[in-house]
Amino acid sequence: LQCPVSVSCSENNTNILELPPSVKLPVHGIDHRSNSLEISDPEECLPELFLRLNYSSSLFYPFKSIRFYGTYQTPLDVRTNVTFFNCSSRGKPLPCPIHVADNYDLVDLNLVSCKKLVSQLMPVPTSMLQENSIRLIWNTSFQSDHQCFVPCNRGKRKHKVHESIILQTAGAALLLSILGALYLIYHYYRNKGEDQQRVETFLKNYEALNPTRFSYANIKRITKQFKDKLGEGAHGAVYKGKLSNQILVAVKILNTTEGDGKEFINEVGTMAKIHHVNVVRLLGYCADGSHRALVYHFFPKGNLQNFMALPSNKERFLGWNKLHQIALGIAKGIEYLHQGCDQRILHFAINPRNVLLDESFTPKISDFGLAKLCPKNRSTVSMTAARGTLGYMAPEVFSRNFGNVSYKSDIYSYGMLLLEMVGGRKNANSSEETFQVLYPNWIHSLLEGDDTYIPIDDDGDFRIAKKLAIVGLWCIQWHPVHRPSMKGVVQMLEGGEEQLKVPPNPFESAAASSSSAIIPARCLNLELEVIPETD
Ligand SMILES: Nc1ncnc2c1ncn2[C@@H]1O[C@H](COP(=O)(O)OP(=O)(O)OP(=O)(O)O)[C@@H](O)[C@H]1O
Repeated sequence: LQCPVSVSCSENNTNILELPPSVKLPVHGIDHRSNSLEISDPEECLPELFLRLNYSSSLFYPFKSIRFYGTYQTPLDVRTNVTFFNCSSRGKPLPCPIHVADNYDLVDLNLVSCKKLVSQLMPVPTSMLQENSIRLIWNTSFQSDHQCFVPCNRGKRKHKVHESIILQTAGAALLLSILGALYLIYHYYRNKGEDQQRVETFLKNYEALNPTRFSYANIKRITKQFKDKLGEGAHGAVYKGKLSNQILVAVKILNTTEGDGKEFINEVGTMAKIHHVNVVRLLGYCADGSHRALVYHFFPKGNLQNFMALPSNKERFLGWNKLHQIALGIAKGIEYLHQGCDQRILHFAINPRNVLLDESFTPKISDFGLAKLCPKNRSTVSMTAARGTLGYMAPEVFSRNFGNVSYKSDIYSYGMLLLEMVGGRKNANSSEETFQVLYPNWIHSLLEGDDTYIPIDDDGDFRIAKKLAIVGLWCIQWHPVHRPSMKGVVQMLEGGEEQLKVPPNPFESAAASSSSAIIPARCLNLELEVIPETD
């Protein structure tokens, strides 16, 4: 919409009504209720301004009427002939040299010495022009266009308020967005950093969990040219070594002359899968030409065999509580091998020499050269040759006539180990061949109170010894199905001994008939049918 008039804001925050061609009049208030605004001339010479107006009917659009003296209102299209006079020639300076007069005023003596300028049809009566203040009323139909009359101060202020609100809101929004973006960036990089850290930790752990392959030159360097020999087993010598200042290792150099490397593959393949507090960790291996070696953590206390002693042996006897803890640890390690991995791991060489002890006497099952992996859903395994340690070997491993070989064969070996822990084999003066039969027999007498060989004074200690003995006897039952699982063993060891029942003595008849028999007479009968194992 084209407005010939416009209201704008001056620099000093005053509404200015601009009339064509360039008459600017200060507005003294816009009243939207009466649709009017008041104009006046700061120079107090309104007639001069009207003189400058190039008056036409559309000049005041959208104003429809004009009001003066507060009440007197006249439409703008009703025009009066107004004569303009310049009275400056009267000698003294006047605040407003332009005077107006209508036909009636022309006789006004005040105009006698004034110069007539022009006569014009004007919408504003002379009396009003002389008032210096008029109120213009705009057409109500123009309501929708009254943006032409946005009050300056309020408008501007409102505008300014709006603007400042918008600016503030925009600023706040911008600030928030920046902060949000910074937060997101920070989070992104932090998460990325954490992810990176996680990945690195994982890789580190993964590397640590997986055995490292060493060259033979490295093995020589680690063991300082095989300087410190820890001992010698059936498959090779073990040397002490150092991976770093913190990590001491035991390096087992396997005899390369024997076997086809199966034990090596077996041990590395099995150990790489195993991570349990009661099983030794394989840190690395060496397969360099014909050289084969296995690298383990070094355990300063050596193996459990060193501590198989009677309570009277103050130097080596560990105390019943510790022995109980060791027995429980070994049981948990075997339970893990039997149940904790994707495949069942049967050790087949559980004996005190294959249980190493760390500085706090935590037992670690070692030596997996004879171990066998088998699917969990298969309860028995095929075995072409007897494997294990004499004295700890289950009867079915020795001869299939006693049943099928299964994880229960490890239970048997563990049972023998428990009985040995109770009695201290070395002190029982029995040879490897006889102790398998004599020991359980002797333990039975001990439990029945017929034997005073082991001096156990303390009631609590006796209870532990009795518990270990009863659990051991259950584990060495002839019939594999009568032996408990390792889970059952752990439960028995953790429970009270009063609930434990002493099992029948499997060697009773054998021990009575021959003190030097390795296998009880009834078991020597090769005609015995194979006992299929069910659990
Ligand atoms: N990680 C180890 N830390 C400390 N000593 C160890 C470690 N591994 C083995 N030994 C010691 O080295 C010696 C030889 O151990 P190795 O396992 O080769 O043979 P063994 O178990 O005694 O006999 P076998 O090979 O017939 O089972 C043992 O005295 C054993 O205690």
